[in-house]
Formats: sequence, structure tokens, C-alpha cells
Amino acid sequence: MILVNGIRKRFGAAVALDGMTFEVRPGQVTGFVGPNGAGKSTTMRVILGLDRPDAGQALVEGKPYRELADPMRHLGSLLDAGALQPSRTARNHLLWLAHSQGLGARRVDEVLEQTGLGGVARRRAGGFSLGMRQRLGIAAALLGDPPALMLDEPFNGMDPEGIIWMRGFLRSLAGQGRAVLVSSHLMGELQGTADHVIVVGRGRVIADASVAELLNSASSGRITVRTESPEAPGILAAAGATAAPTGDGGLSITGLPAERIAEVLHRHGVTFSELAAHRATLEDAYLELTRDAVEFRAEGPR
Ligand SMILES: Nc1ncnc2c1ncn2[C@@H]1O[C@H](COP(=O)(O)OP(=O)(O)OP(=O)(O)O)[C@@H](O)[C@H]1O
Repeated sequence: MILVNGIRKRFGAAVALDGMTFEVRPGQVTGFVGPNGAGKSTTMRVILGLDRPDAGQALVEGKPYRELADPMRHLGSLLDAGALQPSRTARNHLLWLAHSQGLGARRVDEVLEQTGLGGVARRRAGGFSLGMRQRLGIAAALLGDPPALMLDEPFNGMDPEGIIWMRGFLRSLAGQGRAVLVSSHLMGELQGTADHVIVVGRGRVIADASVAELLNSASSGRITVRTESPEAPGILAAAGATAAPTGDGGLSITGLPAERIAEVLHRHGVTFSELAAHRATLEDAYLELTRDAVEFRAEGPR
């Protein structure tokens, strides 16, 4: 479990973190999203004790990271996939890290297999693509078999196949009961992966909610209907809906649920070829919430 409580951090005159507060729960993938400069990386650096906060604290399983005896066994992290010695092989890179924590070669081979790098373990990491470096960074984060993981933009540089693998892999880590914090710029990357999302802006949390809550909040109740009938807009308006042409031959309808629209059209003998509810995406939710974040304003840690 990772707890971030009221962290403030300035760099000169610039306020990077302005009371950042949230917790990352076990058994969930928690997305950490926000625009450039929102404070995601600084928060992660503070959690790892790499930046000292001006106020507030970050705790990993109840302790500051620096006070953990075997930190890699408590929190695995990937901050910068490029941070490796290019002449070392993938396996040697991991062996070096493992030895620093009293871990053996067997664990290194396990994490290489888990991250799909078994076949390239003896290749120089300097020749790896960004996507392969991300996998190597995750292998390193997993070395200590930690209950919590913190990954800064792990989708970065991944091809579509890699993104699909990463989604499944993150889900399986959460399924094993781990707390998984994943930063990203793109809500779309987190759709189908994250259970919970923390949206940050200007150094503070502006929304902290489950994905289901976010999607419900953004669902507009808009229905699209395709029909050849010129009477349809008038019939729907008389039933209390607002119907507007979509521009591609359809009608965009608000004010009535889909079942009621179908019933009204059927009663008037209007045939239609499509009747579809508009489903909000996480991206829709993000845009809506960053415009007006009142509904999911962050609470303090419990
Ligand atoms: N070492 C530093 N010196 C000065 N300013 C810094 C430093 N590190 C971060 N900042 C500033 O703190 C703010 C937060 O930056 P941070 O990198 O944490 O944001 P981010 O959300 O990770 O952004 P991105 O999505 O671009 O990675 C920014 O205004 C950034 O310029």
C-alpha cells in the first residue's frame, strides 16, 4: 500500500506539488493521469525518497521508502526505462540489481520469462527498443516480488502488441493482490486496465474515483437512431425528447432512455436500422472531470 499525504514541493518559484494526497490500494491497477507538468513524476520521486518534500509525507507499507530495510521487496518501480548501462546484457543488468539486494540468479531468470525477455536475455540492453527497455524496467521492478509497483509511463514506446501485453500483465499483477500505480498521459491506454484513476493537475489531485464511477459520471444519456422516416424528429419531440441530426443521416437524441425511444417509434410505425446508446470513454470522463472536478473531489486518506 502506498500512501501520499499532503505533499508540497517547490523548485525555486515553481510549485510542483501543492498538497498531493491519495492512496494506492492492493489488488487494483490505479491510473495516475494528468497533463504535462502536473506533478506525476515528482510525486513518484518523492515516494522513492529521491526528492525531499517541503511538507507532507509518502509512506510505503507504513514507512518512508528510505527507512525500508529491503526496499525492492516492498515497492518495485520503473521511473526511466533508459536508465541502464547499455553495454550490459539484459540478464547482467538484472543480476547486478539482484545482487545489490541479496537476490539470486534464479529470480532474475523468472522475471525475464515473466516479462517476455527470456529469448533476448543475453543481448546487450543498449540495443533494445524502448518497448523492450520498458519490459526490462518492469522485470527489474519485479525482482523483489514486491506487493506494490509504481510505473511511470510504462506504455511509452510500446507497439500495439506490447500495449496489449502490458494491459494484461498489469491486470495479472493486480490479480495477484499487488497495489499497482501506473502513470500515463493517455486515458485510452488505461481503459480496460485501470480499476481506479487519480487525475492530477497543477500539483494536486482533482479527481480520485473508480473507473466505473468516472464512466457513469461522463455518460451523457445520448442515443443515436438511424431512420429514413422524416416524421421521427417530431414524434420524438412530442414524447419529450430532443432530436438533432448527427450530420451523417442519424438522429442524436437526449431526454429519453433507449427503451422508451424504441417504444415510441414502434408505436408510430417508424422503422429504424440502428438505436445505440453513446458510451463514454475514459477520455470523455477525463475531459469532463478536468473541466469541473467538483463531483469527485479528492478526500483525505482514510
Ligand atoms: N528538478 C526540477 N527542477 C525544476 N523544476 C522541476 C524539476 N522537476 C520537476 N519540475 C517542475 O515541476 C512540475 C511538475 O513536473 P513533473 O515532471 O512532476 O510533472 P509530470 O506530471 O510528471 O509531467 P510529464 O507528464 O510531462 O512527465 C513541472 O512544472 C516541472 O517543470
